[in-house]
Amino acid sequence: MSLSFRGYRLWWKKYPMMLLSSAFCSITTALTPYVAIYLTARIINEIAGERDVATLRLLVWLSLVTTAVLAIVNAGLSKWKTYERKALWYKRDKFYTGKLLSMNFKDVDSAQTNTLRGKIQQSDTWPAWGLGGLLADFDLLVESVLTILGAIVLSCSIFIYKVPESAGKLTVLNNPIFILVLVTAMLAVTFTVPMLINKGNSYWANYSGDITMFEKYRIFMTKSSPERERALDTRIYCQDVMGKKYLDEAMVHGDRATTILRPMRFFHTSSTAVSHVFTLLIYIFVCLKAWGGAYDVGSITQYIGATTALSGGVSGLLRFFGNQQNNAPFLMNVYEFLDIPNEMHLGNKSTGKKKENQYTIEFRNVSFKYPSSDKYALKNLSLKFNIGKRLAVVGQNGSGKTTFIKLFCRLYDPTEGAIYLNGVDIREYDYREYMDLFSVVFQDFNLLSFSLGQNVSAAVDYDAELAEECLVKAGFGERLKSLPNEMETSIYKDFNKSGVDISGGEAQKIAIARALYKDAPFVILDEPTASLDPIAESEIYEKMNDMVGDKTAVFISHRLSSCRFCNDIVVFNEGRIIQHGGHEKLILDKEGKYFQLWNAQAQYYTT
Ligand SMILES: Nc1ncnc2c1ncn2[C@@H]1O[C@H](COP(=O)(O)OP(=O)(O)OP(=O)(O)O)[C@@H](O)[C@H]1O
Repeated sequence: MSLSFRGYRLWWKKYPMMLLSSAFCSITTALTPYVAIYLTARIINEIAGERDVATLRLLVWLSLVTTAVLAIVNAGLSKWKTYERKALWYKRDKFYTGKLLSMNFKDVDSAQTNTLRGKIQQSDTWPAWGLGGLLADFDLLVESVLTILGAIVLSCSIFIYKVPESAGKLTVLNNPIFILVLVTAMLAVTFTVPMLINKGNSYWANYSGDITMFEKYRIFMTKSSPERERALDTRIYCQDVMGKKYLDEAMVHGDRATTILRPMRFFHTSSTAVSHVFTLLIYIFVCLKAWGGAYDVGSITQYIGATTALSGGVSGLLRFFGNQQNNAPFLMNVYEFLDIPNEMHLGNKSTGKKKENQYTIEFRNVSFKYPSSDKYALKNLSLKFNIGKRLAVVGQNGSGKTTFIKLFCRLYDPTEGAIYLNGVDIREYDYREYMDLFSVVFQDFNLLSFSLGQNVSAAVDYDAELAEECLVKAGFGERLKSLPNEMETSIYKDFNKSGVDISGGEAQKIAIARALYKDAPFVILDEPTASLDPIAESEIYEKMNDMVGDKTAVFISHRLSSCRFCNDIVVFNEGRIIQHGGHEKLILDKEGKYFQLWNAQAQYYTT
């Protein structure tokens, strides 16, 4: 229950109107039948008794008007509830996306977080457990409690009114044993049905920790296959066959579920039969008491209606508690995810000097292991450089170049050692402000299916002149002129028929323009020209000084020729810096890694 309360508090904090509208709607849904039951009983009593026309007319009008008003109010409230619950999946996902965006990058990147997200997604999309499941249960709770209260008010007098002595043998109905039998029968029926339903549902709860069955199917069939960039791979390598394998696996689980639930269904059906027998007993008891003269004939409707509703209400309440029990493992997954700490956001110092552009960066004995790995990706790294420099980072695959950038941008914190900005450990700076110092083009950058201008500025409203200037600098000027709506042209066609498809190299130029538009003091380009043709590449490098201006630029590149314009080159090998200096100096060391890398490329260009 405490897990559920926490979930309700989350919903309440973010969407209070959603719970309020649900509560009001459930109140009218639960109480409306009782108004009809009560007034119908009064009308029948009047017909069977005094038959006063004025009273009858009043009762009939009252019945019609209250029923109509309640129906209209209920319709209005349920419309409100529907409105508040619109795009529910999106509202629910905001709990997760909000957390993901504020989380330390290392946790976003970790396998454990990914597994948790998979589990949450599976429970959310399929049997509607987790946070989403709480909402349906909320309706059940309010309706059940009110149904029980209403039923108690309308039915308690059934045992109070006694059959008069004049009724002869029927006075036996006054014996408390009848009360006992009826209450026992009612409790038996009331408990059996929800118990069986909960038992059936608990089958699914066993799978709260298992993401493998539907999740794999989902990844292949629903997540990957609609993505355009994967469509080619899917076709050429027939990846849908792999997806089908997991679908079949999921179906086997589905069949198992059906088999296991079969006996449950038998019990469900049996319990329905039992509950009908119980209703029959109530009918006999209530009618006989009325026949004996304990109350008027109209009260039969009232008692029967109320006791049947009471049973339904108690059963609903028990189902609610059972659901909370079954939902607990799913909610635990959700909270484990939401409770991942954000310790990267603890610093509060201002980076301050952005306008003055005065920065010195120093890596002091930095070592780093990825959380999921025992191996050092970087080992005892020391490096110092000032603003305005051009630093090239080279090395073989897996030597730690990208990791170095990730630490520099504080996507990860060092395992040992520290990084200093102007002599202050970067962990002491306000995280957001520190991030503002960087423009990065990663190898796996992403563009969005929005307008070109919005992509360059990463904003809805943008400075078109500046965006154009950056695109021209990044070598996209000619292509820009050929676009139907220039800066307003949509990239890709997802949202716009007149959108344009762009090549990998063009996308890379837009990504470089985006980095320039941000106007951050550090520009970091990880393989910035990997997709560019040789002419575009050489143009970019020729213009590099002009493009970067007085900013600090860090380039990671496997094309060693591109490093020549950098004042500083560091050579990485197995997580360490093994050489450091200018091109002219490094190339002289014939035994060095730099010479080896340079020659490996240069040999094919020389005769
Ligand atoms: N998220 C991660 N989790 C665990 N290990 C990782 C992760 N990312 C990289 N590594 C490991 O860290 C080491 C350095 O990787 P890194 O990506 O920094 O190399 P790189 O020099 O940029 O390589 P490339 O030239 O191929 O881009 C490699 O051994 C790699 O397997």
